[in-house]
Amino acid sequence: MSRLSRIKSVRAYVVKNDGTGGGADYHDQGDGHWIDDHIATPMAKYPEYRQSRRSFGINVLGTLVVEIEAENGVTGFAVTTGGEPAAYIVEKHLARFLEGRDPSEVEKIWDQMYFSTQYYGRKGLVVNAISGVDLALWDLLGRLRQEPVFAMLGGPVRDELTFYATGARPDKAKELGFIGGKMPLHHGPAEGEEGLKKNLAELEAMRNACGDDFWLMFDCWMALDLNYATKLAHAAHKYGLKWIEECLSPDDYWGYQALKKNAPDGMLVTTGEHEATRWGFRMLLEMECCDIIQPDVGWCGGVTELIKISAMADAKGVLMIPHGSSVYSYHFVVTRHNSPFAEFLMMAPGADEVVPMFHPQLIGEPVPVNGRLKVPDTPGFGVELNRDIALHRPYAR
Ligand SMILES: C[C@H](O)[C@H](O)[C@@H](O)[C@@H](O)C(=O)O
Ligand SMILES: [Mg+2]
Repeated sequence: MSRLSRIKSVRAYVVKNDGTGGGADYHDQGDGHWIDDHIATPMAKYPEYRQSRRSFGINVLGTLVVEIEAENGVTGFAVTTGGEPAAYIVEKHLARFLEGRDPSEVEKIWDQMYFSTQYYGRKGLVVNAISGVDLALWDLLGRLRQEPVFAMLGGPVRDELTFYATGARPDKAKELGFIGGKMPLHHGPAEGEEGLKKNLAELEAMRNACGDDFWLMFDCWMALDLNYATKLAHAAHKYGLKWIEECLSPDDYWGYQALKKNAPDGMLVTTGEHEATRWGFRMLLEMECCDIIQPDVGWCGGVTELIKISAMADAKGVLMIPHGSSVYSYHFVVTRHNSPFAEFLMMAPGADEVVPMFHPQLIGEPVPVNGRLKVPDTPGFGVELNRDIALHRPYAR
């Protein structure tokens, strides 16, 4: 039993939707933002939901803020996607496995959070809530031990992180020093050959703008079927597409297994941001669904689960490049050999300048400069919660 101060209380907040948008539910943006401009999705087969992902509710959950206070007053926190329903799960169900406990018992606490909610959880919202609690717990541990999270994960294996950028302007990403640009796919199968030609025209234009060596990728956000994805991959090959991401439904392991076989030699197939736990990623790995897994540490189960997921991938020689999740992934990536680069999500409306990903929620959130970042050596995840934002605790106990 460690000598650390015990956990006194767990609190779950949401950020009142004051129109500023953004934060951990980063799809919650205003009109005119690239991230909500006619991006292909599984809902795009319905014309009324094709222009805006907000129209079908991509931002319906909002941000979840979890705070964990120790008896000595030291408080850790984290943000993720989950909003009020996740806050309910944290306060009404998960908190009982932390309050009064030793904060160093991350394994036992995770096990109890997961198996006590397995009958209604396992993936999605519930594992987002578990992830938020786990991240806040690792932040608290770092503050109590006065260590950055990366030091508790085995220490850095490289001096700095290098990033590719996700956004509608890979040409700007190249100017800003990133190693590559991941473009949102704008047209799905419902837009037929016309849409496919538009997708390829966008890729050709960016290849011409970025030159031959800059990484270009398509992010397909679960929007395609196997046939369309195969056609797109082969047609995009002549423009040097480095990887094709999340083409199919996260549950279609069989489709991904086929796509990885169908894809042209030299093109990578990636997925995983909407997958959860070691069991979900074991399926992706053992069925050989992809070349890179992309768990989101705020959605897959947190740091405690990502340790297991990453080790499985490492053993199979598969890269683990987390879905963009700011400091929560940076502290992990810097410690893993099979995570040689990281994702940075361009949250400026025009995808043309570097702004903090979870702005305005985190104070001190570091951003890449010239596509690189040295992870700050400060306790926990090294950021503070911006208490000027409109926080609300809907299920206060
Ligand atoms: C750009 C994509 O449509 C998503 O918005 C993005 O968040 C995610 O898929 C990513 O890989 O960053
Ligand atoms: Mg993606």
